[in-house]
Amino acid sequence: MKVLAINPGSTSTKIAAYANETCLWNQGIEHSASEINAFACVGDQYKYRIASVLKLLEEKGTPLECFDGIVGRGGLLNPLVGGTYLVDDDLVRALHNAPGGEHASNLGGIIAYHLGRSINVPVYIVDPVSVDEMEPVARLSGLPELPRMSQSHALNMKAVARKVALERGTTYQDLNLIIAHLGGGISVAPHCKGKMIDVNNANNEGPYSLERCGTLPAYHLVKLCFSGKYTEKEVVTKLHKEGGLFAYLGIKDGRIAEKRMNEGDLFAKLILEGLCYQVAKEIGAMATVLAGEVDHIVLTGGLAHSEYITQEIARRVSFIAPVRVIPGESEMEALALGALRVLNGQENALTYEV
Ligand SMILES: Nc1ncnc2c1ncn2[C@@H]1O[C@H](COP(=O)(O)OP(=O)(O)OP(=O)(O)O)[C@@H](O)[C@H]1O
Ligand SMILES: CCCC(=O)O
Repeated sequence: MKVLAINPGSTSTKIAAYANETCLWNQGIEHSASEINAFACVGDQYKYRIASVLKLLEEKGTPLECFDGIVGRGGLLNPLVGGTYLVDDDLVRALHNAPGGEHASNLGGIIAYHLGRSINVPVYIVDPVSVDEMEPVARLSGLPELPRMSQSHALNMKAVARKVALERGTTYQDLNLIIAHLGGGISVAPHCKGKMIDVNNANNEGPYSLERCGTLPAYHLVKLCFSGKYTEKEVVTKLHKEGGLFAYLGIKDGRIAEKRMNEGDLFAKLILEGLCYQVAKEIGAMATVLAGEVDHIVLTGGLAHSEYITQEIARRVSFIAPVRVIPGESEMEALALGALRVLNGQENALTYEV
């Protein structure tokens, strides 16, 4: 079986071709800011991105017609359980309408749908950002009109969970894990017997990350919003793109922060330590969700390449459970394997309820 996987980010589209579990090639297409900014909304970019995918396939000498299925990253849909979803007309409409907000990942299913329809093969999305398997008690925030929402790096976390299970000769459904995805955004989630029963919303809760602010003191945030200094859009950008490490150090790259720390910059050290401290604290909180029954803590994402960061977190949480580090992310593989599980009949595709 051959599968084409498509993962759109804000400035790039990652494409990979798989023959069963084997990756034939995996390549990113960079989109310039001027090209992307020419579109009024994210959904409008799909024809432009389809053209770049077709161009890459031609360069690779891989005809679109060779694929048995196409899979895209799924985005900010209504809350839904994890799994592989068949992309039908309703789902494409939902991705265009962006019920959970605009996000480049909304384009994954849309691009895949149009390509799949042109060659008459099934199209899927896998474990979208809005996977929501939270228990009712986890949704309470303290204000009924502001329920907590599950928005996370579900795709990579669930792929990593399956990897750890395989290593242990067991299944995802038999383990209790706490997985921390440490990247541009940070998700920390307790996975209880195959379900992600809580998670900090990686867009606006939990630890600060390279560019996001995480949980903020609510009263002070209200004061900032009404200070007259910022528009709503500016505040949202501040929280989502200009918070965290960037707000303190003016950089979004963990490697540069660590280099500064190693050169004696004590402020850079404090900010990096703060990130690790907050991640460790969130892991501790999630251990209580599992009532302390934790088989493994797993650290993944780009920042898990850093020995300083993983050791600093492990130092504080290894009393809870053994810590396993799986650096980087395997989103392309996770997409391909999710589609293959359905194409090979190991799982049934789910249908998105509008
Ligand atoms: N050895 C390293 N030490 C410290 N930081 C590193 C190292 N290697 C990569 N990183 C950091 O990891 C970041 C990329 O992480 P990742 O690829 O998970 O993020 P992303 O895809 O941009 O965002 P997200 O994970 O939220 O989707 C880089 O910006 C870099 O700062
Ligand atoms: C909401 C977190 C998902 C992402 O940033 O990719």
